[in-house]
Amino acid sequence: MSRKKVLVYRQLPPEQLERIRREHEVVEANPRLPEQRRAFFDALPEAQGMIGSSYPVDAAMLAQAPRLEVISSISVGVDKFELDALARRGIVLCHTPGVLTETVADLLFALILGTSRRLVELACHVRDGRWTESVGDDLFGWDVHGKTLGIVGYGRIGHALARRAALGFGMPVLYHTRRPVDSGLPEGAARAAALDELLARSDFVALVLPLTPQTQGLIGPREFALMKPGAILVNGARGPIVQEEALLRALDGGRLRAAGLDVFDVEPLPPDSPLRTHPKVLPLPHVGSATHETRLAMSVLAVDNLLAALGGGRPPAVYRLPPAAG
Ligand SMILES: NC(=O)C1=CN([C@@H]2O[C@H](COP(=O)(O)OP(=O)(O)OC[C@H]3O[C@@H](n4cnc5c(N)ncnc54)[C@H](OP(=O)(O)O)[C@@H]3O)[C@@H](O)[C@H]2O)C=CC1
Ligand SMILES: O=CC(=O)O
Repeated sequence: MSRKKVLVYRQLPPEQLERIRREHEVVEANPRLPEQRRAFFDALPEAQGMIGSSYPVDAAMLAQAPRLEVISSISVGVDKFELDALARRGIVLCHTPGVLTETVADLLFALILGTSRRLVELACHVRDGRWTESVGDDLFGWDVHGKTLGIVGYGRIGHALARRAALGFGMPVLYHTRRPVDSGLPEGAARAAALDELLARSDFVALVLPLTPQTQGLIGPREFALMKPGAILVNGARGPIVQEEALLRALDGGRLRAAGLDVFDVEPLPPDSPLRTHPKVLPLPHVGSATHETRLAMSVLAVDNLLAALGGGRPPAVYRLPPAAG
């Protein structure tokens, strides 16, 4: 088999990089690093495969890569890719579903617990030396068990989050998708709901759906107004699904008790973003899948995808658009 040209645009574990090198020529260049940007764009004209994540790939970039056959994204979300442009060129897009599901659900549940039990605030209370007597009700949290969790987007991660909530914490679950889907839980533990009903009835609203033209700005002033006073929002999906200005107003106006955010409109979060230091926000640096085990599993799957596609085989995880919702 002929050796092809592969552009690696995010750091891979050495043994995964080595797997690619054994079969193909590799250029490593991360376009986010100013010192490597030039090398990235210089490599595009010859690249037949690309592997990486978190960098926008649009029609203009693809025009510079006329030989490209496959892009292997080290992520499950594919919102960084101009999907129409890839389809027009017949470029195969692979991603990493499944291997990160449980890890991301763990983190979303950590945000539910962290916001409601005020874990960061209380840890700072101890660290700052303010724990001089038993805490009073100004620092009490709110129960999680028994509260209603609304999950917007009920795919792999949504199901995994619902299992934790319903089976571990006795939380009634409401979920919302465009197409009917089974709850995967014992009878009565969860039910599907329209978005407005879910927002109105949930104590916690967790977002776990892809960023698409339909979901951009999905949660705005109207949706916050529908939410229960004192509800908590957890965004583990993508920042632009929530209108940040409206989120700030909902936090400042008291509609929301707190927000646990792993994702933002602009990442990394700009230093002047009010969300960075907002007392009601538990902000995380997009770490849903960031454990040693899961990031390794994602790299392995992404390399499997790349090598299979370049070798003319069937990659284990090709991204396919879901059928249009009825
Ligand atoms: N914070 C982090 O680090 C991570 C974030 N993510 C994010 O989580 C997302 C979900 O991942 P995963 O569970 O594996 O994906 P899945 O494809 O398994 O699930 C996506 C769900 O969203 C639903 N959905 C899609 N569009 C809409 C819509 N317009 N309205 C309501 N529901 C919708 C889908 O159902 P239907 O199509 O029927 O509507 C499906 O239930 C990823 O796309 C990514 O953005 C993923 C991993 C890590
Ligand atoms: O946000 C992470 C992903 O895998 O998608």
